[in-house]
Amino acid sequence: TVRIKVVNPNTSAAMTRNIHGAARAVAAPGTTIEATSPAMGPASIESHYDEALSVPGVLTEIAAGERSGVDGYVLACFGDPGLDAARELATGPVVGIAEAAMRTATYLGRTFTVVTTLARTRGRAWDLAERYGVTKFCAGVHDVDIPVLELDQDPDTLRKLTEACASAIAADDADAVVLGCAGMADLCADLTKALGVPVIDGVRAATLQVQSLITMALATDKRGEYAKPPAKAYSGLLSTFTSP
Ligand SMILES: O=C(O)C[C@H]1NC(=O)NC1=O
Repeated sequence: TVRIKVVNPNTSAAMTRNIHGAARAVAAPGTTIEATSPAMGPASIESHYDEALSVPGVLTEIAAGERSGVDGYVLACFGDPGLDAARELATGPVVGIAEAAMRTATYLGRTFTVVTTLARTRGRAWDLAERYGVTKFCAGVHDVDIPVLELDQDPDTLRKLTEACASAIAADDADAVVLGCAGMADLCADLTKALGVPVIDGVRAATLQVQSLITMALATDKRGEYAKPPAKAYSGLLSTFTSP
């Protein structure tokens, strides 16, 4: 059986359930989907500070997955936190939802637009588009101005997000819209119906990307940059970390 571990880098169980549902919905029937949150970390990730503090927990989850024989990983936060470090620890493929969603959008049209949660996280999305070499496809990055943990609290979230996506598509004349938060995963179908353009949820895109890499027997290359980290001591709060 193929085992994919989907890591929600924040510690909010409701989001992990939302994320698990999206991954489970698209994974192959014979694939096991395990969705987890770290025990330590931010309740949500809405700043560089939150993102930095989420990485030790992400790496704890990856290390646990390696010990239990997980075949591949999804990082289910739009900042793709700890992606490169996770690839150093992992034997199998590691795919972040931002990378997967952006790359998926490039198959569907000339340009895509991104709609994220808070305006302050827009720069990060641009940084990731640059990192992934898709800046020329990214026509714009917008926000819905809803905090991450209010997405499933605010009764007007679907209306606000539909409006934000519609205006982003119009402003950018974009062919597709990328959802800039894992917490939007359960709204993808409704948004697709309302908008009439391709709406990409990175949780589904990343899960299927990991599934296909495993199906092709492709895994992270361990000879160079993503080789296991060199042995050394880690002290203080990090003393539970060992060199893998
Ligand atoms: O960066 C964002 O706004 C979204 C990002 N934060 C989070 O806790 N999960 C996410 O996908």
